[in-house]
Amino acid sequence: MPPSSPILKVAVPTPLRRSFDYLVGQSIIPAIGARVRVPFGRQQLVGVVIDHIAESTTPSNKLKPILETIDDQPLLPAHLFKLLLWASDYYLHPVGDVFNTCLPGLLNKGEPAILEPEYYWQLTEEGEQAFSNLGKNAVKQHKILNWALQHQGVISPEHLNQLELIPSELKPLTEKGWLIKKQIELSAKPYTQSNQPLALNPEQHDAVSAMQQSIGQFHGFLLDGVTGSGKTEVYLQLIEQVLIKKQQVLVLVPEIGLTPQTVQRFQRRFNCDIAMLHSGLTDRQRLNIWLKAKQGLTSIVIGTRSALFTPFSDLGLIVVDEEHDVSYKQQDGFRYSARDLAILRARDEQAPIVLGSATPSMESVHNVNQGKLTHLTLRKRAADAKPPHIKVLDIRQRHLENGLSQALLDNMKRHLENGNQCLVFLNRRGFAPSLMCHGCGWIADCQRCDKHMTLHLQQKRLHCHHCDKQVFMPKKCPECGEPELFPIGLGTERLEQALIKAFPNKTVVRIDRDSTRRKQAMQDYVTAIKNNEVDILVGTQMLAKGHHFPNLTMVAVVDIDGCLFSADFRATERTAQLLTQVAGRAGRADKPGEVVIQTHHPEHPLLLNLFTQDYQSLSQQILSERQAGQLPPYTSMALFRAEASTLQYPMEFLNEVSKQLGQVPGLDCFGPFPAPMAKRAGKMRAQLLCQAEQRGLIQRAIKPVISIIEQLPSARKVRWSIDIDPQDPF
Ligand SMILES: Nc1ncnc2c1ncn2[C@@H]1O[C@H](COP(=O)(O)OP(=O)(O)OP(=O)(O)O)[C@@H](O)[C@H]1O
Ligand SMILES: [Zn+2]
Repeated sequence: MPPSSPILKVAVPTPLRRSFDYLVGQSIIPAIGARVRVPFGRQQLVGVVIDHIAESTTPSNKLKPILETIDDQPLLPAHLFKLLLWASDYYLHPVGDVFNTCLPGLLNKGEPAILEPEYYWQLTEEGEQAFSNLGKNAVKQHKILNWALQHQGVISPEHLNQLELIPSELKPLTEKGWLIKKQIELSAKPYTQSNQPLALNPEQHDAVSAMQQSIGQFHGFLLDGVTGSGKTEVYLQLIEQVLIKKQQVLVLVPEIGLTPQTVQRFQRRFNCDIAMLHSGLTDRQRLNIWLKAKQGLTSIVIGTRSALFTPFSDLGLIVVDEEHDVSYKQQDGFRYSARDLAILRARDEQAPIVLGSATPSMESVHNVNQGKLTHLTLRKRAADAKPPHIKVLDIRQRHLENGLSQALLDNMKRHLENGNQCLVFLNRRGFAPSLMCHGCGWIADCQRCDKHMTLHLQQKRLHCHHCDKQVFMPKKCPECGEPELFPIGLGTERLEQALIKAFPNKTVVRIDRDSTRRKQAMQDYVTAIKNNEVDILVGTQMLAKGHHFPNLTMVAVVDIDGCLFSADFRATERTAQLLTQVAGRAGRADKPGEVVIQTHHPEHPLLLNLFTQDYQSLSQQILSERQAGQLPPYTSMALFRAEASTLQYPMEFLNEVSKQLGQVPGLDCFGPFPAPMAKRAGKMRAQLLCQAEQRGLIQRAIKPVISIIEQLPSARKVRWSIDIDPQDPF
């Protein structure tokens, strides 16, 4: 420890890849890991002390004292603090921004890390009586009291979110004595029992026992279980063992809004404190969950990517569900992979980690091959469900009406006549991917992107899915004035209309990002589907993920051909995952399932391999191709991206970056090239790809020159970023 007053190395939220040194000044010496308020230029910023040092490289007359010590102890548990520093180093991302991304918003603003009391509202007898006498106009009061009646007389803070109310709106009812406001006790609610665990089948049983052995120590598992094999039940029973040992559990899921069922299953199973981190929370609720987990008051935290940064007092297990999902990689700012960091976190905290999927990523399969993860398999569907029958439907020369062949419609008809549900899958929302003029051939392009605009007929708008620009649908061609404009191609909206026409007596719902914008919308659709109020589901990949609809017996894949031919080396993996997942929605209960895939390329090796063998053999094949092509996971990649108003600036900048990286043995730089989609949101984009056979070499090559790169004059003319282990070629 340096003498009495050390110099503080502080992570300040700036775009620079460095920390800044400060003097302690009049404050008490902040601990490493505590937040401090510091002067920065003309601003005052909140930073985190990352080290105490004896001497600074900054001249002493330039060093300024901090303004305030905010925390009297380290904010983060030591493991998590170390993980963030490591991640800043590995992803070559500014350390201040790493903290800023990972901490709850209120802590970044300098709010004290103190739990605020939370309240719930209890319905009184008067309230119950008042409910039956409410007048017609008391719509809001009716909604509130009705909710309480349906939830054992309780309105919790989460309920308020769902009701889209703020606490002050309940005040009139508490004043009338219809509700009583009570403080939620902040004590750990210890785990006492689980409700109705299922009897595991032999494969599930083996998986749980293998993993149970590792509680209390680090071990990585890949739970590779076909769709509907009951992976969730395996997680639940393993989690129970961890809860019995009084440890905490972190569950990462791809998109929480899409999987309300999974969340409810957790809540029904365990009578302990379960926190859900989702986008609908207020900043205060988010902070409270964070603090409760840190203090051990919460037993299970379920959340998306960023939930990985929740502190725990005693973390006993990490589950990464659907580990192959691309949403685990953040695509802007701090571009981390939550799955990869989760493995490191588990190692640091001496906890087992389970990566679960029916379609594991090539990275995880490779880790199994290398002995870094233990492979556990569930080959059979749970209970009595059989794997679905898959039919590749050759549509060459066949007449298509709105993208649908008669053979496909006949197939659907058979299932619908038996009272079952069909899912029609198309990964493109909107009515049609473009709009064309019949007079001159003009196409509605986005002015700001190298892409067509998608027609959304319901809203009578053209919408660019890349930059979000929206304009009214033109009444006539802007080039030649011709009034006849016609949609080209197929989107979910158009498919929905076509299916309503083809099956006029059936109920069709469309599920995509547009139709589920309203809060609760997804939940309402799921309930309707489960209650058999829906016959045909049309939708995008939102429907492919994790859903369990017992009455769904047929899945139709309408247009997959575009995915079979792509320049991205990950396209085969992604398409195989998507097809396997969507096919896996069919026949999950006692009725057999059928999958029909329309294609113009029935001989395509991906389709042949995927359905004559299985995902497991296909993944080994994909891996040997990657190895032969010297591609990840056999090599590491980093992608420099840059953009500006003209292509010249990003190209100049990236050329200099390439020169700076020079001749590092083992490191190859490709480019710079214009990005696959060169123009986006009005910016011209270019990229430089770096590849190395050895892990870590990229960091070793870039780190020594990063501050030179940051200070290049050409860097000032562009917006640029580094993406380590990029997942997205654009
Ligand atoms: N041991 C069991 N006995 C009876 N039913 C089971 C058993 N295990 C799971 N199930 C049931 O099987 C169904 C499918 O399970 P689950 O949703 O967990 O599968 P999954 O592997 O997560 O599927 P996917 O990867 O396709 O989302 C659920 O309805 C679940 O309740
Ligand atoms: Zn655009």
